[in-house]
Amino acid sequence: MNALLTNYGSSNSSPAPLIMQSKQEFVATVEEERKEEGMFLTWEDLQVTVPNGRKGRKPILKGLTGYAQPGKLLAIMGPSGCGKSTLLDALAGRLGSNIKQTGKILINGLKQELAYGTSGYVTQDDAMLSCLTAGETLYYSAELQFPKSMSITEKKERADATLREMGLQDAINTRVGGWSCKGLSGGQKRRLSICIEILTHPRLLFLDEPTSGLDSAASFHVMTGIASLILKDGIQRTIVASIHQPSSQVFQLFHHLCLLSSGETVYFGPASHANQFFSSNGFPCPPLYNPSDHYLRIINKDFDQDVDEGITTEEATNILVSSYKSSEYRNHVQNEIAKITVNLIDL
Ligand SMILES: Nc1ncnc2c1ncn2[C@@H]1O[C@H](COP(=O)(O)OP(=O)(O)OP(=O)(O)O)[C@@H](O)[C@H]1O
Repeated sequence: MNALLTNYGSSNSSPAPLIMQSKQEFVATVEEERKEEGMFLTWEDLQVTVPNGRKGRKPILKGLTGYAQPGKLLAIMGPSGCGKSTLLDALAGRLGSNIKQTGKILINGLKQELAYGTSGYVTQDDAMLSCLTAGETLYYSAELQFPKSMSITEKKERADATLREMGLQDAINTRVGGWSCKGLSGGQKRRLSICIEILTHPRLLFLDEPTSGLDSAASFHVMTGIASLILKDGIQRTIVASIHQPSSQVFQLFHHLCLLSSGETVYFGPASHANQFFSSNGFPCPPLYNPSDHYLRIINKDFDQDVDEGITTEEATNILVSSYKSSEYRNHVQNEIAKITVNLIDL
């Protein structure tokens, strides 16, 4: 008999009792139960390579492992070119055709495609028509994204509610604008891009540098809006955002931190524990210093300077990468993934 055994269960729930079901029934049960809980995303030993002329292929992501869970905001940080956008693209299934990927990415513990409408992806560029107002932009988007069966009034209401969620109600009649005519500010444009992606209330949201080009006040405003989506209307959302150099206020909004350098994990764990990790490896954050400034200074290998007496950024990064591999944080990640992952065992 083709029966299946499971030990899945979220980090918050105890393992479900062992059950005997057909494979289809089993997968349907898991999908249904997980839908209630939200979206769990796990990745293990994720490797990504790109063509590198005659030299074969160049590794971009070198065996990354991690997870994102409902009700939490995961920030992906690291120096420019470390692979933040590539990781987001790989997780969202958006890598280009010339890019090769190996490793395991699971959604709700199962190998499956992201179903239409379950996820949103806010790219770095705000691709909108400059001649439309913020309201018109979102109404057209609603028209395209919602089913034909939904009334125009309902679509408009959903669009208005989403504009309010992102604090754009006062800019509803302002043109998006562009280089030829002034319109929305940079921060408002970013928020409108986010509105387009959250219109259908996806449970999984990817954001690539949502604060790029914004000053620290606007960044905080945008990130607070994003963080408020984590638990809205009784739904727990999973949010994964790549971010360059957050202010200390923005940093406090993150639940989990994935810190990368040259495609390797320097740290993956609670954002509030990163200081302790750096400190225990001999790189304490100076008092009154923005923690993210400190982390990025230590692990930016582009400018191989001394971070401490006689220790270069290259050496410091190697110390942290190797320390992380044998750390409790790394074990915790593996344990969490094991809890989330569904074991499909043919008996
Ligand atoms: N399709 C591709 N072909 C060749 N190289 C690529 C490709 N995609 C990414 N890369 C390279 O992979 C590395 C990581 O790129 P990625 O955009 O993921 O970095 P990032 O951390 O998001 O950088 P930034 O913060 O500057 O946006 C870079 O060196 C980039 O040039």
